[in-house]
Amino acid sequence: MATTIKFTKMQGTGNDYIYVNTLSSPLQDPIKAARKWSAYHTGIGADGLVLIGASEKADFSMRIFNADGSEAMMCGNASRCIGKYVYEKGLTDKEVITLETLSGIKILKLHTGNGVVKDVTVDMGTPLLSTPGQIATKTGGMLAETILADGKEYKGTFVCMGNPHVVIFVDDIKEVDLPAVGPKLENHPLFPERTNVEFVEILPDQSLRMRVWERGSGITMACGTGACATTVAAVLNHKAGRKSWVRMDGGDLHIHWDEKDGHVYMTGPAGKVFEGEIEM
Ligand SMILES: N[C@H](CCC[C@H](N)C(=O)O)C(=O)O
Repeated sequence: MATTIKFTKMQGTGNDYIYVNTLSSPLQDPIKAARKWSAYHTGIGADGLVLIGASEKADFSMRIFNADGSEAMMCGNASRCIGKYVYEKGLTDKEVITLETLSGIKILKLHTGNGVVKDVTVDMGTPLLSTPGQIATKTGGMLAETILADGKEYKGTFVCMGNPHVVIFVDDIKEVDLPAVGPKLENHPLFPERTNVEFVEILPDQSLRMRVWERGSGITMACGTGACATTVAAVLNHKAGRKSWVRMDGGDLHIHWDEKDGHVYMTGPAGKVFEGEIEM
């Protein structure tokens, strides 16, 4: 017997996910749904699936599944979209809400006007660092200063924002063949749990132009945790300050790695695309 599931398609700087409110539409097999619904020609089309749920420790909970069905620990762009969803659906009237994720509880500050959430600031917590030569924790992977992939050498900085990122600075981002090199780095033996991959060019105005190959989803228009990792790596490599604009294909995010509390704060928009129903 097929079940009809209500969903909302939302995007944060172009990073688009299918959102299901499991409080009203429980979903039995999110891995199968993520794979089936993320497909652009036979499904809804998205970078993955996000489940909004209840929590005993926070106001709401989030689970995120990439387009290949793998579950990630955290999603920056989706956390902003959830803030917009729960406020505008009347599930809360609070403008500071807590969100339970697999990488801990995140605090969201909703910037509202006339009952609509325009921007959201998320406290993304403290990054887990491995600068070149150190042991990367979480994944247990070792980040060598230079990563050899496809016969080329890449100098990467590993930053974990709840999920793993390797950040590579280049002189000209237009020269990066992301479809070719992205999957090779995502699946490199250095990263036993695979990794998200960010290439970054420092622009003349000191903003950070970033393109991303996401673990489990491929090229996306933007990555919130990736933008945080990019800013942290830029500070570690003395290439930018602690407050940066990260400019991605789908839009810009403001990232602040606070020296006082060590937390990374991400501010940016969230948008609803459409609502629909689909049979599972
Ligand atoms: N797009 C998300 C990150 C998804 C991470 C996922 N690709 C993984 O870590 O496996 C973001 O805005 O932070």
